Amino acid sequence: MTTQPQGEASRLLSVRGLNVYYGESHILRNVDLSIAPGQMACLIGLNGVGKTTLLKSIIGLVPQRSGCIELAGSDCGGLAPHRRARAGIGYVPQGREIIPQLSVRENLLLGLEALPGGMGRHRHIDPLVFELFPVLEKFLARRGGDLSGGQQQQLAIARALLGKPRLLLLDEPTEGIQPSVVLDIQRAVSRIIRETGISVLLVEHHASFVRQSDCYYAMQKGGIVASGATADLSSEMIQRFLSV
Ligand SMILES: Nc1ncnc2c1ncn2[C@@H]1O[C@H](COP(=O)(O)OP(=O)(O)OP(=O)(O)O)[C@@H](O)[C@H]1O
Repeated sequence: MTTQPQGEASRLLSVRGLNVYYGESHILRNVDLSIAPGQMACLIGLNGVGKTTLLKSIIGLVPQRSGCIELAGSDCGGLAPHRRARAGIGYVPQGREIIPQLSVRENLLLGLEALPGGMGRHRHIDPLVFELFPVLEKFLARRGGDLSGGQQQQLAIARALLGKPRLLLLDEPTEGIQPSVVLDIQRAVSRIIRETGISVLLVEHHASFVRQSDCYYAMQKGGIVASGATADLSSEMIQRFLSV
């Protein structure tokens, strides 16, 4: 564990000089990115530029070749994914990864594994997730695999929240989901940030959801090529970096 240099102490997540390879393919190139507590950052870029790889590197599913990933000033780059989850990083993967044979309730309980002591010590489902996503309470006994895509996405976000993360990584949460549920998810993410104060790093193709973020990072060919306040993100930039 190392401590961040002065001036970066207010950052919840700080990624510096990150390089990641798949075999000999250089995928992430000197990526720098940071997120303040309670802030929502959005990662935009066309298909295949490395957005998912960056989220997987932050949670530890893909090893880094060089660079630094710090959560609240502590270097977590050498930790296994489950240790990063316990350190406060929640991850909602692209495709949701709900366990289809388990019930909604059992899928939710899996999220408690990220708390100290894990599921052995914790069995309580925070009612906030049912306030955010009422459909989950209604379908608690239903098999995860029998939910619609939008309901599975809500379940995946709720499961990650039950681990009480300080940082939530969301990889294309509205992909392939009907428009009414897209709005439900957008509203829920706003409320999560407002009520829990956690930070969010979102990969997203819906411009309206991108507009909800405080700041953006635009990726091209594995590198960050532009960043700033989302309020300053022009329609031309949206056109260039979102496949809309
Ligand atoms: N397991 C893997 N092995 C080898 N190459 C991979 C692997 N996963 C992804 N890649 C390659 O790494 C590059 C970045 O992929 P990544 O999925 O991170 O992009 P992305 O920006 O998230 O794209 P999308 O928007 O389509 O999800 C792509 O060229 C992809 O083909």
